[in-house]
Amino acid sequence: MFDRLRSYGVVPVVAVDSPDEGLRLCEALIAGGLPVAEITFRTAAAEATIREAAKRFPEMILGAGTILTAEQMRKAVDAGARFAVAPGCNPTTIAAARECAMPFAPGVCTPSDVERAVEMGCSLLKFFPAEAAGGVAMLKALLGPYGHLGISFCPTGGVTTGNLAEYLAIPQVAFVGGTWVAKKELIKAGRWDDIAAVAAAAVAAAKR
Ligand SMILES: O=C[C@H](O)COP(=O)(O)O
Ligand SMILES: CC(=O)C(=O)O
Repeated sequence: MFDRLRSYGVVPVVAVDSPDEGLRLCEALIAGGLPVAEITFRTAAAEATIREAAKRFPEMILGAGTILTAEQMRKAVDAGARFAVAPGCNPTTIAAARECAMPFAPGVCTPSDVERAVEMGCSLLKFFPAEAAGGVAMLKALLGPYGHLGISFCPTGGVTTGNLAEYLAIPQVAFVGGTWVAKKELIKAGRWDDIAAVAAAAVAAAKR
């Protein structure tokens, strides 16, 4: 699963207020050549949106984001999410992902986070909040002691079309994520063509 995300290089992170909004957004992302979305459990609509979108767009790779509890992990699996991510490194959600056989990237931003995640068997780690935590320089510093462990990272937080190539140039970066592809203002204004254009630009910038 994560290999397919690596081939796109970019995962749009989205919060939607209704399944209808989520379906329109998925159409826009598909039109932009980026059939990938991380639907965050920051809104009550996440579970239903993943369920509906998985049925309507089987070609899309739909994941669940902001997974903070074991219950959310189970709901994400049940709704048809094919991967899950979280902002933090939480033993409870890591164990829940293992029980459900859900590909899961917990969030890390310190050496201790990395060691805890690796000890719990995780091999793809979300580097969050990437830019605020020191960006490419911080990630390279973390790769000093941990680069030989066979782990990969997905930087998220402050990533844009303008800086994503710097992250993707690091071999251990599988893909980047962020909300910039589908900004809330554009979603609320129904500017689906504009979102498709941002997605297309992101895909083009992520080619490697
Ligand atoms: O998971 C997501 C973060 O909220 C993304 O951060 P961003 O809004 O800087 O892209
Ligand atoms: C930040 C992040 O990865 C999430 O909300 O899942």
